[in-house]
Amino acid sequence: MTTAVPARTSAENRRLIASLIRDIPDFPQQGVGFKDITPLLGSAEGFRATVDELVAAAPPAIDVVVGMEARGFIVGAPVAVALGAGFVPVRKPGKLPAATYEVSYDLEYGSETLTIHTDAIKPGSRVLVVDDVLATGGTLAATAELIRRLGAELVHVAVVMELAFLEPHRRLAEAGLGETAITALVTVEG
Ligand SMILES: O=P(O)(O)OC[C@H]1O[C@H](OP(=O)(O)OP(=O)(O)O)[C@H](O)[C@@H]1O
Ligand SMILES: Nc1ncnc2[nH]cnc12
Repeated sequence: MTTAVPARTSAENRRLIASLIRDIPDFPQQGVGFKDITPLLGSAEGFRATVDELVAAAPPAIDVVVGMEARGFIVGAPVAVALGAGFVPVRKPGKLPAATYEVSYDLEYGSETLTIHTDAIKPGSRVLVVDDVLATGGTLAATAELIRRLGAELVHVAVVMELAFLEPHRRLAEAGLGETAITALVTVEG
């Protein structure tokens, strides 16, 4: 006989998720408190809860999930499958084989360039962006610019963890993304 395991509530899922993300001081450089999601990914229950909560955050009729290299691939791809949407990778330079658009930006520990195939998303498509961490907002702002260049519509952003003390919303507002709907499963205030 199998015993039914009661489903966790969303609040319980989010507490589980928060408990499985660890803080690594001074990585990758002095002064940065790195939020390591590998224990979360390594937990069957935790990873399941993460995907369930990100999927629940999505508005209806998403055509495409965009995930940013590399951790955005891990959390974005299963969300795309669950939503019945396609998955489009935003990659670091020199990785995508066909014609690309590129945007450069600064992040908490350095600067980076992101690229997308120029034909990756049909104009007018409804896009959900999924990533693990929203920190300064630089990666998200660059990704939003790439989606805009393709003529697609960024309808929602879902991240596992927001580092509110880095004030990503201020940077996103400066980038014209103040009205963009964002769900963070876990928010770190300080
Ligand atoms: O809001 P921001 O300040 O831009 O930072 C958030 C980004 O930083 C991390 O990616 P990273 O560039 O370190 O790449 P990785 O996923 O390959 O580790 C993280 O996965 C986010 O994409
Ligand atoms: N503190 C941090 N931890 C994990 N990923 C990050 N991306 C940018 N800042 C980060």
